[in-house]
Amino acid sequence: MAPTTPDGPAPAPDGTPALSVEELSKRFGSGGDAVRAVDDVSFSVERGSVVGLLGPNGAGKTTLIKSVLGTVIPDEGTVRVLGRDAADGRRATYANVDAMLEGARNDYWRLTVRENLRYFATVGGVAPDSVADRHDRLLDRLDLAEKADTPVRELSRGMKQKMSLASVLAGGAKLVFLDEPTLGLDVEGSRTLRRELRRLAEEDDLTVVVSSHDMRVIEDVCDRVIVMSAGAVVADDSVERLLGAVDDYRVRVASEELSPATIDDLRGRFDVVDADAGADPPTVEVRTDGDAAYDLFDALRAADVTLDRVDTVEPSLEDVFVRLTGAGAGGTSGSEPGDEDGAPGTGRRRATVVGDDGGAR
Ligand SMILES: Nc1ncnc2c1ncn2[C@@H]1O[C@H](COP(=O)(O)OP(=O)(O)OP(=O)(O)O)[C@@H](O)[C@H]1O
Repeated sequence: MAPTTPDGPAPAPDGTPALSVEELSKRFGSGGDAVRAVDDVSFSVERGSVVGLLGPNGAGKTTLIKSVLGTVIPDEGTVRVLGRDAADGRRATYANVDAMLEGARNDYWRLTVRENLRYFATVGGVAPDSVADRHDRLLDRLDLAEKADTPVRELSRGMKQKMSLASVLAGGAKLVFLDEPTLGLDVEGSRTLRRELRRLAEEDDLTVVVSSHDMRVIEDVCDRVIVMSAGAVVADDSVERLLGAVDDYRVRVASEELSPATIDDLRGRFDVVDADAGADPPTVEVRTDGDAAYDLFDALRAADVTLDRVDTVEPSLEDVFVRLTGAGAGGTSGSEPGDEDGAPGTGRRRATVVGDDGGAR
């Protein structure tokens, strides 16, 4: 048992992880029909960090989250929240944890925004007056201050979404799980929320575990990503290192002068992964490391092809995810066609290195 003080549990010593999961397993059903939803999972999450939890449908994410929240009782393993074994003191443990599942939370639509925050603070065991400043700050940061005295039912969908997040944070939980936090938000709303999540983690010592199929959310806000597949953790690393592990860089060139014969010739000499001689202008995409890219430019120059456009195509988190889990696009929604900062419909990241004038940059 954790030591207690007259005011309740002693604060966790510095360096204690916000969450520590050890050898956690949960099975549903029995015999041949049994499903190992979570299978011997271990990891810990540092305080003040934002961690992404990814996995295709059925990977075990929800079961894992619910095991931490205490709504699913694991078969084996331990969960510690701020050093406290969840099985030892459920009330004290769960005062520190809260969650928004499936992009929403049951806010009280007849109550105003501020009344909801006060209500959820009370439910979290906190006197609402003692956290009034925190509520003001949350409302400010999430652009809800003007709506503080508006009943929730009168808010737009995006604002209701932000309200859900504010109410999860209203009670002062130190560890929060957010499942699809940007669902229903427009581009600007999603950007605000991503920025504020990072700020809350950095300034308020909040630890966040985010589960989302939107890889931009994960890339933007997470220090680290845990990827689950079939109940097990298949990767646990920083976004940067996960991206670095996928050695799949490509160059895509476009030119009016790219004839079918030239494309055929390139196929014999390079790893051409995509070509469209009928496009306007025609394009060819080559898997390449740095040297092969120069060889490609030399070959095009020798064939008297002036480039209209060159894009480098870098692996995205979506590519990493697909490679690790074998999940197709059905497992994640990824970037939608026409996304502001993704390659159309592929989830890959493109950067233009030669503009329309054909000049090298
Ligand atoms: N109450 C339950 N009874 C029986 N099987 C269950 C139950 N809850 C989950 N499962 C099974 O456990 C496995 C993991 O499910 P879980 O909901 O944890 O996955 P997930 O990663 O959250 O998926 P999604 O992204 O679709 O929400 C699945 O095969 C699911 O069918």
